Amino acid sequence: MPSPAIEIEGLTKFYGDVRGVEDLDLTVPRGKLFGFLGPNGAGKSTAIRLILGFLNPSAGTARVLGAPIDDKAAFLDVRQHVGHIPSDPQFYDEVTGRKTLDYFASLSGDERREELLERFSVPLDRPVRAYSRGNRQKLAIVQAFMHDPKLVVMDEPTSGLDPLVQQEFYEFLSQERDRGVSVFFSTHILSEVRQVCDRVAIIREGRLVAVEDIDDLLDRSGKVVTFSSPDEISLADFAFDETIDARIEPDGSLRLVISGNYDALVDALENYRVEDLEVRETAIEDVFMHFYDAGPEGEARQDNEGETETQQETVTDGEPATDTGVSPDAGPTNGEVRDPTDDKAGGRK
Ligand SMILES: Nc1ncnc2c1ncn2[C@@H]1O[C@H](COP(=O)(O)OP(=O)(O)OP(=O)(O)O)[C@@H](O)[C@H]1O
Repeated sequence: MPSPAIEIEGLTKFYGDVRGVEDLDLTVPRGKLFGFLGPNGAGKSTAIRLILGFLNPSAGTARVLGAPIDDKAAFLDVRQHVGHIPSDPQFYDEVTGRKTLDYFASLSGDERREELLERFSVPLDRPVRAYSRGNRQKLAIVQAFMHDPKLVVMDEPTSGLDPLVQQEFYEFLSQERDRGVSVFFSTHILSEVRQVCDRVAIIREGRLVAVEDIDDLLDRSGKVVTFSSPDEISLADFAFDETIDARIEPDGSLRLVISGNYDALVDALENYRVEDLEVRETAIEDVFMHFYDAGPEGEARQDNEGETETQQETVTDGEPATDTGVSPDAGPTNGEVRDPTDDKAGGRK
């Protein structure tokens, strides 16, 4: 039985005093589309950069396709089978798209280059400097998949793509999954997770708060009932065991999130004249906001972000927080794994 695509154990990263991620435990199975969801500053990029060996953990470890990230030789070997799209892909501006891909082909291969370019076309003979944000992202997609990797790790891969290309990319990802490719990607687009992912991990303030199959998450999250009446609605009448959330809206209507059976609801409704009644599936946004909002969050989040601004300028923890400029022929140095597309990893501009 092959090892999981990614196994993370107690993975922790502090940037000085600032928590990047703390004590992450996560298994990403093979052949799944796995979403990594969290608000800004939650730790998604940090986790991804740790998994790919661009950052050294403060504690804990991870294995990628069975190779421990701290076993540099084994890890470098396995990286040949991994595709990566960083959060802000950087390429040499003066080099054409074609030459950029030639360079990546020389590192890991490009047996699927043509097929991918047909799907995600870019102006190959123009220098990357002249690329739109979307074309840059498409180039990153082609380079990440063209060597037919077994695992692809992506940091917000759809940013900059127009809605049509986004849909094309979702379809492509599903097809990749169906051919056995493992995909792990971060996002903060809630609908994207619902549309594309089999399973999701939700991270908040550096810690995992949920790891669940999307279908289970939705099942557990119940249905939304909205109900209006000419009578005054009392919340107390709708405090059932099955009630997840209930509130009176400004227009006097009731909004109820309920899971399980509806018997108690039907009984309660008998005491009211019904003006309007609607039952619908919980929007994925509501499901996720539940995880985002749990706890005394607003303040903590702001503090974290505030800290970050100051820290980011000063704390580098011995790792390149800014671009160091890597030439096209520069391979990994000092045994450190680098990805030339990752600006934060010392990639090229
Ligand atoms: N090089 C760095 N130096 C100091 N702090 C950092 C550094 N990189 C990230 N952080 C901090 O670590 C925390 C997690 O950041 P990270 O970029 O991993 O979050 P994210 O979930 O990817 O956010 P976003 O969705 O905004 O990209 C934040 O508080 C961030 O400011």
